[in-house]
Amino acid sequence: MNKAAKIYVAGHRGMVGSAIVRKLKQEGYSNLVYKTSSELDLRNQSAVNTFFESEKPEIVFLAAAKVGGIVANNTYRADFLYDNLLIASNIIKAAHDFKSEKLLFLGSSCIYPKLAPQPLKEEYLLSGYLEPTNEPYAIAKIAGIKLCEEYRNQYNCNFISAMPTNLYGPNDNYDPQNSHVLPALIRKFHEAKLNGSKSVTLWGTGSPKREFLHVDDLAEACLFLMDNYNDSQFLNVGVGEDLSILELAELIKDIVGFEGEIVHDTSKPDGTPRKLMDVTRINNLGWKAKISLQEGIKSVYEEFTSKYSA
Ligand SMILES: NC(=O)C1=CN([C@@H]2O[C@H](COP(=O)(O)OP(=O)(O)OC[C@H]3O[C@@H](n4cnc5c(N)ncnc54)[C@H](OP(=O)(O)O)[C@@H]3O)[C@@H](O)[C@H]2O)C=CC1
Ligand SMILES: C[C@H]1O[C@H](OP(=O)(O)OP(=O)(O)OC[C@H]2O[C@@H](n3cnc4c(=O)[nH]c(N)nc43)[C@H](O)[C@@H]2O)[C@@H](O)[C@@H](O)C1=O
Repeated sequence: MNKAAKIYVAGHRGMVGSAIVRKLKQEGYSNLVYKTSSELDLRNQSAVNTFFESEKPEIVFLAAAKVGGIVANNTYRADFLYDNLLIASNIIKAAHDFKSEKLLFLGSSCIYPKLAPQPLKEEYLLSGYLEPTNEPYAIAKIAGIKLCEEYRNQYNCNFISAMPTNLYGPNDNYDPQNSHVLPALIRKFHEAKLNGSKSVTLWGTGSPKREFLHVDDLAEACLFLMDNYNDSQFLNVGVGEDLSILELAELIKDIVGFEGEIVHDTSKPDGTPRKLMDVTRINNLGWKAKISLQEGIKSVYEEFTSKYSA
């Protein structure tokens, strides 16, 4: 990327978008444009077109989406499908119509079949049934990948896609119902410690395995791909190591310093049994995650406590 390029970060207030903005600023990019969802509703094609027509961004990071954990995905099923289809379609189409030079679309590891072999290789896309709890979101993300591929095939657009594993970091969502597991557990253990509770309840059995990538590592990967990757094949972005939800809970319990026990609420869904990313392709290109899970959780826990009010 040229340091003077006009760069649009869609979703700049979110966890991923804000990490991309931090990284761009650190690297000396200053011609950045962004809008909040109340200033520009990305589900509205004509508003998106007006924005692209006036700003003409050369580079687009597409990090806006309706996002949430397993229960949010399973509850707001229509919104996760509709909003994410429209956001991806409107921005990708406008980037073509108003001649952006390059666009990076962000999907998610939930695009893979529920029972795909592990680790998940990029070629396993569309080789089996999806996990039901997040099928609507996954279908919208698969549509985004295909839009990037087909705008490249038909119109020669330089649109690329990256599939991050489960993420965590600054500006995460700590809502007790709608968040992902890692921020949810930080909050649960912290509140249990403050309240002197005897136990913390994990959703599901604790046996599903997940991989966690710090969002600053993801932001570095996004800039790396913008600079170095121009291919229609989407790429996995992860660490290539996972742990069970119970192991994650034990780790967070230790970092927070909670001394009670962990109990299970098996009325809540487990979701996909495992979704370990095969990161061979992106590692071979020259990018690798750097932040360990232990140090990453310690730093987000510090951020969480500095802002926490009951
Ligand atoms: N979090 C995770 O674990 C993972 C995330 N991803 C992907 O990374 C991307 C970013 O996720 P993340 O940062 O966690 O999500 P966040 O919820 O933190 O941020 C999403 C952003 O999207 C914007 N947005 C949502 N709806 C609209 C809309 N209708 N119009 C305009 N803007 C909108 C919001 O803007 P505003 O704040 O202005 O309302 C918000 O800042 C998504 O594509 C997601 O699928 C992929 C894998 C894992
Ligand atoms: C990133 C990814 O995120 C979503 O998929 P997910 O990985 O299944 O999401 P999750 O982080 O919410 O849960 C992971 C595991 O953890 C268990 N779990 C225990 N206790 C809590 C708990 O307190 N909260 C939550 N949320 N989960 C808990 C939970 O039961 C599950 O077994 C997708 O819908 C989709 O959005 C997507 O792409």
